[in-house]
Amino acid sequence: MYIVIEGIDTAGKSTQLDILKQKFPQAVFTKEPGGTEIGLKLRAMALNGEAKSKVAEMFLFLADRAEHIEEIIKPNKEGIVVSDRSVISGISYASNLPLEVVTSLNLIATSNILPSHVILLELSKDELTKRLSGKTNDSIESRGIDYLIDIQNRMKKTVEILNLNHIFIDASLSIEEISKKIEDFING
Ligand SMILES: Nc1ncnc2c1ncn2[C@@H]1O[C@H](COP(=O)(O)OP(=O)(O)OP(=O)(O)O)[C@@H](O)[C@H]1O
Ligand SMILES: Cc1cn([C@H]2C[C@H](O)[C@@H](COP(=O)(O)O)O2)c(=O)[nH]c1=O
Repeated sequence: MYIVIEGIDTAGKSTQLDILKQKFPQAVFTKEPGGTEIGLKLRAMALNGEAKSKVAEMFLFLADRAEHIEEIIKPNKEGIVVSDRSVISGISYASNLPLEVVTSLNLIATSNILPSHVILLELSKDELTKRLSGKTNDSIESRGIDYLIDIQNRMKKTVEILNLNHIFIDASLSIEEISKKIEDFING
């Protein structure tokens, strides 16, 4: 089982992952970018805003993804592996390029391995504005509310185009309500 939790910045992914860690102690928990040793270096490069080219930035995330699939997902997917972000973020955040082009590149990076379960936490514009104002924003978050809402729309489209088994959850529900929905989805 390859479960991914997705959503734009501040959607509540880490909050729900902390709860899942208690509920599924036998699972392997991982993340993109930065789930491997090389990935930590690629994450730092991608998020410090140093790359002038959006294409260069996308290739940093793709390199992280390829290594993550090889080192973490392939060896663990017969058990339960839960990842904070995935190919869905990869396709959606690279919004300077057409969806079909970025999808092809991402499928090369993942060796065509796709998640078996996608949990997408969906934020309203108002709730996103409130949550982003409560934290220091990194180079990607600083691109603003409209950029992130557009990414969220691309995420939903990507899940549908790839025909992935999924649940979309209103991220403004209570932490407990969201957690119950996630548990029910995983348990089928
Ligand atoms: N259901 C919820 N209702 C209200 N606030 C929430 C809820 N879930 C999380 N939060 C709050 O929203 C903020 C962002 O949550 P969290 O760090 O879990 O998001 P994230 O998706 O992991 O963010 P990022 O992608 O930026 O790392 C935190 O302050 C958290 O306490
Ligand atoms: C996988 C991936 C991520 N991003 C962006 C999304 C976030 O702004 C950061 C990661 O930060 P987090 O605290 O770990 O959520 O990177 C991206 O632009 N492209 C990607 O492929």
